[in-house]
Amino acid sequence: MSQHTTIYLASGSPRRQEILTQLGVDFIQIANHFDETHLAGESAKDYVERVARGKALSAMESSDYTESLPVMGADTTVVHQGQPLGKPDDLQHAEQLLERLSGQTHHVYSSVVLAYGDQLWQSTVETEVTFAKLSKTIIQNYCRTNEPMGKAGAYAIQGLGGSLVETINGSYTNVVGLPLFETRQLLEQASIKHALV
Ligand SMILES: Cc1cn([C@H]2C[C@H](O)[C@@H](COP(=O)(O)OP(=O)(O)OP(=O)(O)O)O2)c(=O)[nH]c1=O
Repeated sequence: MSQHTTIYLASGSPRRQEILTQLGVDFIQIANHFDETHLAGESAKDYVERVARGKALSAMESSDYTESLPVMGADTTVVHQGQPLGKPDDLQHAEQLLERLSGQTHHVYSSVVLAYGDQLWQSTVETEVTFAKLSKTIIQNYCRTNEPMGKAGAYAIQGLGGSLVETINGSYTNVVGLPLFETRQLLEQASIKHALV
């Protein structure tokens, strides 16, 4: 693969954009409209990997893909007792998700994909997160900030949600949505080295 200074980022997530900026990678944001419905019987790992691939590949087929550049897509899901917990539908759902995570250990999976031509590189990372026991008042006050909306598992570790977390084991940026170390490795594997600082 020849070298490129710029990639497409098939993500509307501001967190992913920030992490990619942190890596010194130039990118053009491109929309993805991939259906993120979880398939019955699909493992959490298979799910994030399929959706991350789908986001990158569907963006590649869209009319916004006008330059022949690599496309990055990513997906994050929170998994509790084997069940993927996606983004909350509304504040009531956010409260239910946080009640479920209260005092419990869960896992966060993020998968990142780089696609170019018929080549595809993919890395999936798992982080263990343990929540403090949360009172109903803490959950309600947190949900009132609106921060849980748009976040897998209804919390943002990079925001006020970080104060709900007792311990984490593994990559922090993986929880935020794009594992910094593994994304750098992926870019290196794909020989886009000169786009890195
Ligand atoms: C657990 C957790 C998730 N999140 C976010 C990361 C992701 O943006 C989101 C999970 O949803 P995703 O479907 O992975 O991503 P997205 O819909 O926000 O963006 P796009 O598909 O356009 O790339 O949850 C945090 O910001 N902080 C956290 O602590």
